[in-house]
Amino acid sequence: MGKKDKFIIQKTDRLCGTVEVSGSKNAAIPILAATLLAEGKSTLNNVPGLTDITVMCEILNCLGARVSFDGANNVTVDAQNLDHTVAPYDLTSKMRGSFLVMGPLLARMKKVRLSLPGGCPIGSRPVDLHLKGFDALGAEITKGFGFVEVTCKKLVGNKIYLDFPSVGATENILMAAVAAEGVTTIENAAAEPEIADLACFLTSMGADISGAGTDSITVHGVKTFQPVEYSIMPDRIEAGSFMIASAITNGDITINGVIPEHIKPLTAKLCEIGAEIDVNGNSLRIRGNGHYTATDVKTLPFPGFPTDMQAQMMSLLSVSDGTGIVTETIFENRFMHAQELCRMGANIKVEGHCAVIEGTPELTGAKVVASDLRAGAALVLAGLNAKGTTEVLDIYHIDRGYENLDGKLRSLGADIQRVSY
Ligand SMILES: CC(=O)N[C@H]1[C@@H](OP(=O)(O)OP(=O)(O)OC[C@H]2O[C@@H](n3ccc(=O)[nH]c3=O)[C@H](O)[C@@H]2O)O[C@H](CO)[C@@H](O)[C@@H]1O
Ligand SMILES: C=C(OP(=O)(O)O)C(=O)O
Repeated sequence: MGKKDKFIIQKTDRLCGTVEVSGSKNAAIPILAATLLAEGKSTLNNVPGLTDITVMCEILNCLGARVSFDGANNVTVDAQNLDHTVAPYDLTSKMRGSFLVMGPLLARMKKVRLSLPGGCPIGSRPVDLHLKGFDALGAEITKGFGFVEVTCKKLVGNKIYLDFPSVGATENILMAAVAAEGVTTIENAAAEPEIADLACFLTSMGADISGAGTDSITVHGVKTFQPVEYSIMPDRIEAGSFMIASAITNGDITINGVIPEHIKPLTAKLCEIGAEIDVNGNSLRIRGNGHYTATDVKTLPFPGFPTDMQAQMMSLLSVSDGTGIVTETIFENRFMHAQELCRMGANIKVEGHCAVIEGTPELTGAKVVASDLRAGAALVLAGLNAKGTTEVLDIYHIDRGYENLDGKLRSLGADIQRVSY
């Protein structure tokens, strides 16, 4: 995997077979951060092999933890001795999720200094709600020179209401609140499954949390945390991306390692437009029929339709019959894939938070650029449908969040090659 890799994709008529979902990137990142709470060695299983995970492990190493990845999806973090409270800009600037070390470091070291995350290709993404939460727990916040320093003598539980159910703010505040004196409530909390997985990990370490996975979380602070072994939940966005891969190629794919509750918003939409889906325990079979009726999609916090599936869904709507409207309510700039899809023959007009997609019978291959992780996935999916050859450049974005995407697609019959340029 290199910074200068691209995918070369030929049209695939029908993807068939079985694919295993990897562990969730968005659950693994906060859980890796949470290992910092316990003095000792925690082991995480089912950790996806992704560049974002490598960066997070490097950050933990810089803080004094000793991290080892066995190359088979198991990571050990020995956080016995932490000797730094500052994470280097070179690493934190690579990944927004790095800001999630703030909560556990504040809880354990009473002091943390991180670079303020800048904007990113999908939006401005401020961290004001994270900081408001720490402030409510009694921390002192100082900003300057591109950094934010958060310190406390001790953390004290409080009632926190989030103006928006931010996933990252809920996770960061939760990881500090578990060690605060007394009771913390987080109202209007994010209810994404990754938060429930983090809470489950924290609880196994000794934390006392109720309500995680709903919009109201209650935490009774505890003094100590023990290191544990824990298996990361499956990646619902990877599962969803393979569902679209099957639908867009008129395929027949069985996806193993799915938690059906987590992907309900997508399952509902795909059934509505004409895909056939059978759920059997943690396995899901999706059959495409080549004809989909366009629909409208609005991204919302869980259990609404996930913003992380919006771009991939747009690829499918591009080849559906009729007109669909996609409304993006979570990030203000998450339509960069639309122009690239148009270069492949899609008919999409973007106006503010809405994209109007008029279906076209077939896309055509082109050279396109992945502007971010899910935009990249959407272009790969479109490439599977497009006549001729599609080249997707800047696939380092895709490597942030999909483990061996090309290998998994090849195992289902896709003609996709990774080439360095
Ligand atoms: C590593 C990880 O888990 N990333 C996910 C996480 O990102 P992330 O945790 O960054 O997303 P948030 O839920 O925090 O962001 C949602 C919205 O809230 C805004 N906001 C957020 C925090 C804040 O302090 N102030 C503020 O205004 C953001 O700019 C954005 O418009 O949830 C997103 C929404 O489901 C997903 O797309 C990302 O894949
Ligand atoms: C936006 C995403 O991730 P991040 O928050 O790490 O940028 C994503 O996974 O689609």
